[in-house]
Formats: sequence, structure tokens, C-alpha cells
Amino acid sequence: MPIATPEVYNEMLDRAKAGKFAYPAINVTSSQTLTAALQGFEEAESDGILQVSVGGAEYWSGSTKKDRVAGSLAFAAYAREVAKNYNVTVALHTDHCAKQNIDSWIRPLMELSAEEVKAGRDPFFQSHMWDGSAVPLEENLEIAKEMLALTKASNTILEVEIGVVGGEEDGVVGEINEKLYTTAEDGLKTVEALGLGENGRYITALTFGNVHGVYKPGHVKLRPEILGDIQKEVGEKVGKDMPFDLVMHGGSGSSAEEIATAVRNGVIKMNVDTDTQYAFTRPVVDWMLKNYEGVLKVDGEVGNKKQYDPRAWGKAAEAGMAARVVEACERLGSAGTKM
Ligand SMILES: O=C(CO)COP(=O)(O)O
Ligand SMILES: O=C[C@H](O)COP(=O)(O)O
Ligand SMILES: [Zn+2]
Ligand SMILES: [Zn+2]
Repeated sequence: MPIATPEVYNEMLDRAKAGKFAYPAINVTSSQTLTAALQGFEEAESDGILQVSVGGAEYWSGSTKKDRVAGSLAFAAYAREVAKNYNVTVALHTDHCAKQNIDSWIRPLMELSAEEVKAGRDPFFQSHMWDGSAVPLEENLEIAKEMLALTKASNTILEVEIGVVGGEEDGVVGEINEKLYTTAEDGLKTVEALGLGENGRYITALTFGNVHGVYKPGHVKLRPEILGDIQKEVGEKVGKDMPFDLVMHGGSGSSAEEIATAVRNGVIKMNVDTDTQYAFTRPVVDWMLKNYEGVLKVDGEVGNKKQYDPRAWGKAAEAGMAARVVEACERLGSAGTKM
């Protein structure tokens, strides 16, 4: 299917909210991981979201080039071509954009998309995240207002982060503390600043102990029930039932029950990276260990071209990651819901 148009993306998000399911948003850093995500969505009969981080975008441009705008456009162009052959609809998103990356990353992307829209074409991406978690809430929301005007002009949707996602982000490891849990007061300030859609559509990462990466049991305490409390409290104040379209970060390592509670409370997008990274790499490890003598030129031998051809182990890697994407679709309830 073609990449979701802005209209189709809006419809996807509305269907998820009404149907109480969420889309996996899979971080991809290469054509192989992108293929794996598409394969997983198709197998699960689920639509979905493909996203790039700033580091991922740089990698897409060539690991020695690190051109984040070129890499983002390359990802989008590649996805646009290959997605046509998969029987599901996907939307394209840029993940966490910290303040210092706005001018070198999402602002130019949104400006380029706005030109496309003016010329009667679709934007390059369907949504962009502004991550203001490193600045005070007032500044986060001031910048969010400006970003919302830009996403509106480029016919895209904004994602904001209210509260803090813990763990590693852009190579920086944050602390685990009370900032990882958004309050209803901060939720209300968000609606007061950004409105309820009249200024442009936005989706919100309210945090409930989410952490990037996977840790040993006991390290992370997810409290997805607070999302329901915030929806209720803010909803009563602004006169709208379930006012937030929510995003869950740090999907890896979360239990089926935690995910189900989050989805019940309005999560419609869940980001998964670490678990799909591992699912991609694990079969490669297996392949290399089992085919040791073929992938290496041992003792003066010539190895086995059929075993060291990157397509051979690449296909196994993609199948492993696709299976993890299917699992995400099942846990989020998006399996079998494709348009
Ligand atoms: O939130 C994420 C990307 O924004 C992904 O987090 P995980 O790596 O923990 O799945
Ligand atoms: O920010 C969270 C994602 O897992 C992206 O990670 P990354 O910055 O290593 O690409
Ligand atoms: Zn953040
Ligand atoms: Zn995240």
C-alpha cells in the first residue's frame, strides 16, 4: 500500500482510539530493519508506524556522512517505494527531537514538507516529535506551540513529551526519579497551551515510569494506570472524554498487562526499539556460530559464499525482527485491524 496520506494517518489514529488498540512505532536504521518491520506488520495484518531517531537518520545517510536531513529523506523515499508491495498502510515519523536538534533536523524537514504540500503533494513524513523533556515545562510548551504551527503548515501531526522518559536517549542516560511520572497538572497545562486540536493535531507522550532500553526485573516501575487518572482529571476540566491521544515510549521489556492497561487508557502509539534490535541481531549470532566454518576462511579454506552473503544471514535477521513486530501488534491489539 502507499504510505499513509495525512488524511489516512488521521483516520488510522482515530480508529485506534475508538477501537482501543495502538500501533507499534518501530525504530528503523537501515533498509533491512525497515523491511523487517514491514514484513511483521503484513504478517500481523496490522497497519503501523516506522520512525527514525536523530542517530538513526544520520546512519541512514551513511555512517561516515551523518547528514540527518539527507538520511531522513532517504528513509522516507525508500519506505515510499518498498511499502507499495506490502498489504498494510504505514506512516512515517521522526522520533525524539531535543531542543538543540530542532534547527538542524525537524525544522528543515517540516519546511521541505510544507513546500510539498503547497505544490499539492504529500509531506515527506506524517508526524514529528518535539521532545522538550530536558527543558522546564513552560519552555517545552512555548516551543511546542511553535512546532504545532509548523506541523499544521506541513499537514503533519506533532508528538510532544510531557514528563521525562528515562534510560538512554540520544546517547545520554537519565536518572530514574519522580520526573518519570507526569502529573494531571502538567497534562492540563498542555491542553491549555496547545488546545484540543483546533490549533493542529498533536499526540502526547505522558510518562508513567517509561524507560528506554531493557533492564533486569525490578529496575523499572511502570504505572500505566496514572494515564487513566490524568485523562479523567483533565477531561473533566476541559469537558472532553479521554482528551489525550497518547504515546507510550520504551515499549521494549514491558509486560502484556502493562501494555494492555496503557492502551485501555488511551495509548494509540507505542515505540519499540531495543527488543526489535535484539530480535534482528539474535538470529545473526546463531547463524555465525552455526556456520562458523562457512562465514570464516578457516585454516586456509575459502569459506562458503552462500553463508557469508549478507542476504543469507540478513534474511534470518529480518525474520527474527518481523516476529517481534508481530508480537508487538498482538499485544497492542492492532493485529488483524489493517484498513
Ligand atoms: O521509546 C522508544 C523510542 O522512542 C523505544 O524504547 P525501547 O528501546 O525501550 O523500546
Ligand atoms: O530514543 C530512543 C530510541 O530508542 C532511539 O535510540 P537511538 O538514539 O539509539 O537511535
Ligand atoms: Zn525525552
Ligand atoms: Zn522514546
